Amino acid sequence: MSVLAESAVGHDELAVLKLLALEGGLEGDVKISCSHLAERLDASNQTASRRLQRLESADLLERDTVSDGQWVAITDDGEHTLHAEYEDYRRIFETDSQVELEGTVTSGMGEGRHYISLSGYKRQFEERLGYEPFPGTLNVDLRDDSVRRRSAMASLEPVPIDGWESDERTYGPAVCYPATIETADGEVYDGAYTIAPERTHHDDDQLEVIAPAKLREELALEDGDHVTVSVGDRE
Ligand SMILES: Cc1cc2nc3c(=O)[nH]c(=O)nc-3n(C[C@H](O)[C@H](O)[C@H](O)COP(=O)(O)O)c2cc1C
Ligand SMILES: Nc1ccn([C@@H]2O[C@H](COP(=O)(O)OP(=O)(O)O)[C@@H](O)[C@H]2O)c(=O)n1
Ligand SMILES: [Mg+2]
Repeated sequence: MSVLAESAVGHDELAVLKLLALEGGLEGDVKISCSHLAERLDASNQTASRRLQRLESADLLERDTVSDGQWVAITDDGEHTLHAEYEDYRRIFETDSQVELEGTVTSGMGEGRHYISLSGYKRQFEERLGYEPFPGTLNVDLRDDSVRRRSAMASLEPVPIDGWESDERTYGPAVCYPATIETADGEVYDGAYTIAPERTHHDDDQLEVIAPAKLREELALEDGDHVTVSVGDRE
């Protein structure tokens, strides 16, 4: 989501950042003058200059002032900020689309097997997903852009898995989304689900996938192999 709440940068500065990106500020240095910027913003030179300063202070922009203007370049943080806005708009306009996430297969902590096998969850998988999953979760280490894109999943319709309790302890809820896995060789597996347990030891850079079959065998996957996971309604 937006970083606006936690920095001194507001919507006015963000509008400037967007303008600079439209002028090529993501590809490298662009030369601008404050008067040109002021005109585009319909604001005074001082206002334009102040917004640039704030963007620079927040490390969203790098500047090099020369006699007839300045060279500016949007930093990685600046790009992330714009990208967060882009993801918000994606969620607004692409309500029923698929979300494509890319990453590499990785080994986890060997706990997925235990949780997937518990009867309190297994019952729900059979009822709500229509099958008993292979005991385990295939863990996918998401690329940075996919970690960000993951937030777009919020606009999709999840299959909820409820929390439950045994005599000894409580187990947390989880959400599942239908998913298709494609390998680098173009092998496709349809009928999987992503599963996001509310209580997990992983950060959101790790995506867990369940399926009736052992995906490592079905798709000949090993750690480090690239996969694309298309999340959302099946077409
Ligand atoms: C359906 C499901 C429910 C889970 N519920 C809990 C839970 O209640 N408490 C907890 O600490 N971890 C829970 N986990 C998370 C696991 O401990 C672990 O973080 C995650 O599944 C990754 O395991 P892996 O690295 O072995 O693949 C759950 C996992 C799954 C798949
Ligand atoms: N549908 C599935 C689920 C898990 N798996 C694999 O089965 C093994 C057991 O899953 P797990 O979640 O307990 O293990 P890790 O993900 O922690 O390595 C792992 O090697 C998973 O990658 C699979 O190939 N297909
Ligand atoms: Mg796992």
